[in-house]
Amino acid sequence: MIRHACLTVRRVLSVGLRCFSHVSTGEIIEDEFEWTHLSRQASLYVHWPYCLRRCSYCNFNKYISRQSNEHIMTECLQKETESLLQLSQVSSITSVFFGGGTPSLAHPSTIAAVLETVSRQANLSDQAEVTLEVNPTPVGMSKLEDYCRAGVNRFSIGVQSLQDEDLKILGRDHSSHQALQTIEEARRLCPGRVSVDVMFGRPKQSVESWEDELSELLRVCDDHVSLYQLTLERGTQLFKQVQGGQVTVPAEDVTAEMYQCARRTLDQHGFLQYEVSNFARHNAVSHHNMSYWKGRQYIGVGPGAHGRFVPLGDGGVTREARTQTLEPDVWIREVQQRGHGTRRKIQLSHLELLEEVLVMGMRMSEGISHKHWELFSPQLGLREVFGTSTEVQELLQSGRLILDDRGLRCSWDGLDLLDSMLPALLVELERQICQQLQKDCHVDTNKEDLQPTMTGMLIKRMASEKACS
Ligand SMILES: C[S@@+](CC[C@H](N)C(=O)[O-])C[C@H]1O[C@@H](n2cnc3c(N)ncnc32)[C@H](O)[C@@H]1O
Ligand SMILES: C[S@@+](CC[C@H](N)C(=O)[O-])C[C@H]1O[C@@H](n2cnc3c(N)ncnc32)[C@H](O)[C@@H]1O
Ligand code: SF4
Repeated sequence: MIRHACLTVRRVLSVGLRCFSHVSTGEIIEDEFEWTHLSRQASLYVHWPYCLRRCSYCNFNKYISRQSNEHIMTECLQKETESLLQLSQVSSITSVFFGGGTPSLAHPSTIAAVLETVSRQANLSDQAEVTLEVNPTPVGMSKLEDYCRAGVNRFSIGVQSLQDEDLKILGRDHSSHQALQTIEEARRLCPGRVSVDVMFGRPKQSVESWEDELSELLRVCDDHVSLYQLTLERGTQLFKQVQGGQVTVPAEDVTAEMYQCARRTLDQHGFLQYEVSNFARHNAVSHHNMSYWKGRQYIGVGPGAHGRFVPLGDGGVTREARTQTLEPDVWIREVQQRGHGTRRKIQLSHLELLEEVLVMGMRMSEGISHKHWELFSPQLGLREVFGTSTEVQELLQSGRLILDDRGLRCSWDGLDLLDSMLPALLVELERQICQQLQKDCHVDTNKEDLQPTMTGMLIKRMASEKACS
């Protein structure tokens, strides 16, 4: 059985670049390439690292705080936002996403303070999407209205399951009833802009119970659904329980069936699958996440946040992959001392950038258009890169992959198998780029010397960063 695409969904991360325009209606359109103007735009991710407790399956960057340090956290988030905005060449922020951890533990005034800082430093349109992730607890729900007053206009609610027994096994801090109430309240406040996260492949789950649960969710949810296959993350309690035989999770062919069943059900309810894990109706796609998948620039603020942007001072051309310090207390000290807590920055080579554009772009149902690819690779078009490889030809003939006048994308069946197709695509990309490099430099290097050592590096880098998808 080929590995399910959803498995890597959360592992494979985002790019960010300068090649699109954002119109004031909030609609994002691919526009004529206007390098200078577009390099001045980015989305902003803000990480709130604290949770009330540890869910049994989660290995995101989160900490259980014993005492409140919200005042200092707020100051540092503001400071780092200011520093990174200054360092980037960005004058316009097109979307903001407060993720975590549990950002709904933050006081609404903290959210307001960060948004005010953004507005002071850059243009943040009233129409820009501002999302906050919410754990559906009574406390979280009671603050929704104040979050809206602070500037939030989209909620992403971590429902995970509608089965109380399963919520207990997962270690969640809410009941299914509380989740339903939170969805209702969020929809009242932000109609059409509420998303729910739900996980499948959970312990003891069957395809039938998953079908019923999803149908129940679809009766109450708004216009956006994110479906994540539960990943057993090393080091988590659930991982140990499964290893020890105390808990069993559905086999891979069962989770593959759950995914297909969910895709069909969502389709019947008018939801368009626009990405491996994401479904929207009435065009309620997540603009923030789209900016990751489209390879636009983004700035990451807060412990463990990552970003992709071109910093000032290196000639203004090379995009960096940046990761902030993970541990909140250390991050706070660094921000206090030098204005930001960037722990790691790597300049992305042209090949690395294209690899990210490929891996992220293929996650979207629309795939990568010729025009989109050309923005990043003006010299080598999609057909030139992928049109001649035998392996890629086989994927095209199998009907899982499509390369036509629109561009390169997965078919309906192929999207489920994206993980298994990516290695062939990456190898071909690397081969073609290396050949191009040889031609450009007139270097008579043995082709074998240039074989794909990069794929391993890309997978390593991306696996160390996790974002939604
Ligand atoms: C990191 S959480 C942060 C938001 C919030 N604290 C919550 O739990 O809803 C974001 C999403 O990641 C997904 N997630 C976390 N751990 C996962 C895992 N091991 N497998 C699949 N999805 C996971 C969950 O669906 C969750 O809604
Ligand atoms: C798993 S996704 C779920 C998003 C939700 N489905 C939606 O569309 O609104 C969100 C999580 O990914 C992680 N994430 C997203 N962007 C990130 C970034 N730039 N840096 C670090 N973590 C990020 C955070 O843990 C965040 O809680
Ligand atoms: S899933 Fe969400 S609430 Fe649970 S530990 Fe992870 S970040 Fe915290």
